[in-house]
Amino acid sequence: MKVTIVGAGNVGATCADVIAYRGIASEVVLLDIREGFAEGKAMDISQCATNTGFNTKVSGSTNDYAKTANSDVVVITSGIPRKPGMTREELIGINAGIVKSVAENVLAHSPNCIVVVVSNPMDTMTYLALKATGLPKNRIIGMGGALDSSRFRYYLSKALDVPSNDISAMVIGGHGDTTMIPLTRLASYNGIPVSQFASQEVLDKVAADTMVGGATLTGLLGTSAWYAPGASVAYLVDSILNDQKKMIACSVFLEGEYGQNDICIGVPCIIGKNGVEEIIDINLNESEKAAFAKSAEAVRGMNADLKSVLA
Ligand SMILES: NC(=O)c1ccc[n+]([C@@H]2O[C@H](COP(=O)([O-])OP(=O)(O)OC[C@H]3O[C@@H](n4cnc5c(N)ncnc54)[C@H](O)[C@@H]3O)[C@@H](O)[C@H]2O)c1
Ligand SMILES: O=C(O)C[C@H](O)C(=O)O
Repeated sequence: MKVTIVGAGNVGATCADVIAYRGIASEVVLLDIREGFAEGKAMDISQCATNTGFNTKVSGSTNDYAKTANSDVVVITSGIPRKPGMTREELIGINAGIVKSVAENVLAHSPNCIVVVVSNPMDTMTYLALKATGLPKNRIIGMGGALDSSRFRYYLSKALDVPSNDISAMVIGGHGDTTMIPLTRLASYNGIPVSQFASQEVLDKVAADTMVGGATLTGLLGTSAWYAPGASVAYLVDSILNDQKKMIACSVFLEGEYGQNDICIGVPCIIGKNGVEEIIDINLNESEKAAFAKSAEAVRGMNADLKSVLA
């Protein structure tokens, strides 16, 4: 199975590294516009093979899309990341043009691929990729919820002082500092509601920390995070390539689910070899429904800025 990752920067290269290390795909191609950069990252990752024991073939390409031909999955991480103090939404001006042209280029060489969009603002970039390419909705998946849910589990694990892997929890809604919806009511510690182990005040702080999880890391690192984002993309790609049918919160095109239409936003999905195999329309309570509607309104407002790019 072949995976192309466009953008060999922090997230793209980390994703390639995790995919190779875990043997998720037999071949990974990294592509970047920066001369020699993707080749260098691919060579460095490939030189881990003997010491970590993987057999995935990793290669790099400077903007030569012929090398990406016949990929099963294409991940788009190309574009600029935010700096401390910025929102993801501020990246739209530069990233929209990049994502549109990259999506068109990859599909010209891999017409049957499933596209995973990572570049920010991710929900709007996913919507743009879908509208610009006309791909069926099951083949365009925005990655954000997998990462936000892993951060939610991290903050819950800290609050409860238990391992992250014993926590089950999901974040839906937009992938933005104010649009994420950590579903605290449904979060559990080995099946037991987390409310049995922490006060509402503590759980509210966990949710708030989760929502600004990316901004916190950007403040600490001077650019946005990459280890957990790269691993989250690899987790999603694994479910596609190996038809695992995992339930993962992803930004996908809605047609009536959650009362929304004509929008890409994070909801629980079954992810398998056909990409989005099913959208799980869970029963939200009234306040969760209101939060989802508000989140969708914000994402829709951002999508309106795409008019000139899509014209
Ligand atoms: N959805 C998420 O959960 C999530 C998580 C982390 C980062 N991101 C986003 O992913 C993007 C990448 O982040 P990063 O930290 O890897 O940034 P980075 O700057 O390290 O890497 C981006 C790479 O894209 C390349 N690039 C730019 N234009 C290109 C083009 N037209 N074709 C090919 N390559 C091109 C750059 O040369 C660079 O190497 C950002 O927009 C960031 O906000 C999203
Ligand atoms: O925070 C960012 O800007 C990058 C990414 O969306 C993240 O959540 O880490």
